[in-house]
Order: sequence, then structure tokens, then C-alpha cells
Amino acid sequence: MFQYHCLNPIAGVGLANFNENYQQTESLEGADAVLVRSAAMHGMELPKSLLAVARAGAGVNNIPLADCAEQGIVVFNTPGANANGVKELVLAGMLLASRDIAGGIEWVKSDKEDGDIAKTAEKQKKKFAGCEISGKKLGIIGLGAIGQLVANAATHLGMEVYGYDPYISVDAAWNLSRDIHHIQNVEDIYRNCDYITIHVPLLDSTKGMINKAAIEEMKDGVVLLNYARDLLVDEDAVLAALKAGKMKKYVTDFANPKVVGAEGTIVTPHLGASTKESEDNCAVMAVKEIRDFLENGNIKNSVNFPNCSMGVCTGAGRVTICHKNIPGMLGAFTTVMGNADVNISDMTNKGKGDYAYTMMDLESEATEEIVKALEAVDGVLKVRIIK
Ligand SMILES: NC(=O)c1ccc[n+]([C@@H]2O[C@H](COP(=O)([O-])OP(=O)(O)OC[C@H]3O[C@@H](n4cnc5c(N)ncnc54)[C@H](O)[C@@H]3O)[C@@H](O)[C@H]2O)c1
Ligand SMILES: O=C(O)CC[C@@H](O)C(=O)O
Repeated sequence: MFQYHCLNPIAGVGLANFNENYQQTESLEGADAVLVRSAAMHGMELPKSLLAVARAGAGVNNIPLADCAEQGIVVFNTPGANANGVKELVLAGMLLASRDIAGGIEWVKSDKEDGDIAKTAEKQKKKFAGCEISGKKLGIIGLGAIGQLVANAATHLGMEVYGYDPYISVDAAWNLSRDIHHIQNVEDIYRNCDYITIHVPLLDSTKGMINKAAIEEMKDGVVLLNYARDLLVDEDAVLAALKAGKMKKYVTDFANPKVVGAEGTIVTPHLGASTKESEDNCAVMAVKEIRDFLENGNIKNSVNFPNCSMGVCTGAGRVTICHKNIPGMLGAFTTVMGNADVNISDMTNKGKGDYAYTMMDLESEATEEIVKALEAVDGVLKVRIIK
């Protein structure tokens, strides 16, 4: 029986895919797997039993990836599962920044006692007039799951779209409309675009990437949209730019004391993925990843270990090993098997950065002695008997 724990509410349609061999626990202690959305896991003591963490979402900055890897805990996310939800909110954000829809609605509410409101509205509406997004230039930084959807949708709304992503995947490139201008230098986006939206992960290399210097390069009256993470943006510099009239609006999905209520900001409470469809998609994908990993040892969509799969084990035994990506590991593993007089029928090894993963199918069942001998190999982080 596997135990799983949810650190945030996870959609029931996903959890329903755990079968009778799984039990949800109230505490982290003893859990084999954890499902999480935005709960902060940094500093959390993780139990020895923990094998996997699945982020029902894209961003993994709330999870200590390296610490997990050092403990042989495989962390998954659910790429693309909530991208459409975010795309739709980005489009809404552009419209909210262009037309004073929120101001207009507030004014109507405030005038609710006015029996002649239809007439008053016709007089007052000029206060809430705006501009159209069609024909405007949109710059997209990061053309992953979300960026590419925003790019394609914006072209259909008549925008001229410029995309920047030096690490774009082949799939994302294939999915992009041919109308999108491929930008090699992010400054070209800063200098030319009326709307700029960022869709990159929060990493050491991207933290604060939209800084004072970047903002200074931007066009006067630019609208900046941030549905990725607040720490990507130097928000002090944004507030100064809004005050100076350099930036027209800052649309952000990340409420914090700095931006809430500040003139020129439009702030939502991290709603990008808060749709039934996105929540369901993420939960279904996360549960599928955890089950394949716990039951077969296969890794798909991990962010700290390589993807690695040998399908369902049809042989007598299977052992999996999370280990450091250093020379000599495979030789050491096969020596252990040779010493135990166990024949390896199939084997695969994949590396990703500092970490690697090895799967071995055996012609006889794996024993605890084999596990102990593998665990004793320098650089081994976690050994599991799958069968
Ligand atoms: N507001 C929300 O609710 C919500 C929902 C989903 C995701 N997000 C955030 O949005 C981010 C992006 O999500 P996604 O699903 O598109 O992820 P993704 O991994 O599919 O795409 C990220 C893209 O950013 C690119 N990139 C990385 N560094 C870059 C750089 N310096 N300059 C330009 N491009 C760079 C990558 O090559 C990749 O194509 C997530 O990491 C998360 O932080 C927020
Ligand atoms: O779980 C959420 O609601 C937010 C998810 C989002 O920030 C993500 O990175 O996928």
C-alpha cells in the first residue's frame, strides 16, 4: 500500500485515479508521495519514506529541488496542464489594461441609486475610454507552454507579436504561428513593444530580469504583464516607472504589499491556473506521474532527475537507483549484480545535470542484500526494489 499526502487541495478527478493500493494520509510522516500546488516546501523536513513530489502546476520555485535530489526524491511537475488557463487570463489582463473596464464597473456600482443612470452613464463614459489591442505590438519573453499559446492567440486578435526565448524547445517552435517574429535580442522587445508579457520560470538566472535598466529601454506608455512570478520583476523600479508615467500599467497575478493598491497596478490573487479545467488537468497528470514512478519506477516530467522509462516490468525483478551523475556508477552496479550472481536482462541509465537514474531489470528477484550493496556505492542516493 502506498501512502500519499496533499500539501494543497488537489482536484478530486485526479485523486480518483489512485486505486485501492493508495491511501491518502493526513500528515507528511510516512508518505511515499506528496502532491503540492503553491505550498512553500523550502525548510520543510521531509520524511525518509518520501520517494516523489508532484507539483500540480508548472512553477517549482516553492520546492527545494537540489535538497530533494540529494535525498533521492524525484520531483515532477505537470508541463502545459494549466497553460490555457493562464493564456486566457493574460488576454484578459491586456484588455483590462487597455480599457478601464474595472473603473467603469466600479463607477456603475457607485451610482446605483441614480434613477437616471442610463443618461448619466452616457455623460460619464468618456472617463473610462481606452484603446484597442489590435494593431499593437506584443512582446513575449519565454515561449514555453504558456508563451506560445499567448503568442498564437494574440495574432488572432490582430496584434503584431514578437517572441524571445533563447532556449525554446523544438515542440514549442513547431507550435508557433509563422506570423510571430522571432527576436534574438530581448532589448528589441523592450524598445519596440507596447505590451510585454513574461512567461519564464523563476530561477537564479531570471530573478529580477525585468529591472530598472530593462524598464528604461521600454517604450513610453508600455504595459507590463507578469503572470509568471513576482520576483522576476524589480517592482520598485516598476512603481517608479508608473509614477513617472513611463509605464502605463503593471498587470500582475502576484499580490504583495508593494503592488496592491499602488497607482497603475492591476493585481489578481494568483488566479492564472485557477480554473476547473487547469486544476483537473494538473491533478490528473500529477497522479499519473506518481503512479508510474511508484509502481514501475519510470520517470516522466521530472525537474530534478532525468526522464527514464522501461515500461511495465515483465521480468522477475526490477531495481531503480537515484544517484550522482559521476563516472564509474554503472560499473559498480553491474559488479554488485555479478557478485550476487544475478543476471541483468535489461538496463537503462540517464543523466541530467548533477543527477542520474538507473533502472535494471533482473532475471531473478532483487533482494535486500543487493539493495544494501548498491546503497554502499559512493554516489548512490536512493535504491528501490520495484519488483
Ligand atoms: N499565474 C499562474 O497561475 C501560473 C500558472 C502556470 C505557470 N506560471 C508561471 O509561468 C512560468 C512559465 O510557465 P510555462 O508553463 O510556460 O513553463 P515552460 O517551462 O513551458 O516555459 C518556460 C519557457 O521559458 C523559457 N526561458 C527560460 N529562461 C528564459 C530567459 N532567460 N529568457 C527567455 N525565455 C526563457 C524556456 O526556454 C521555456 O520555453 C512557470 O515557471 C510559472 O512560474 C504561473
Ligand atoms: O497551483 C496554482 O494555483 C498556481 C500554479 C502556477 O503558479 C504554476 O506555476 O503552475
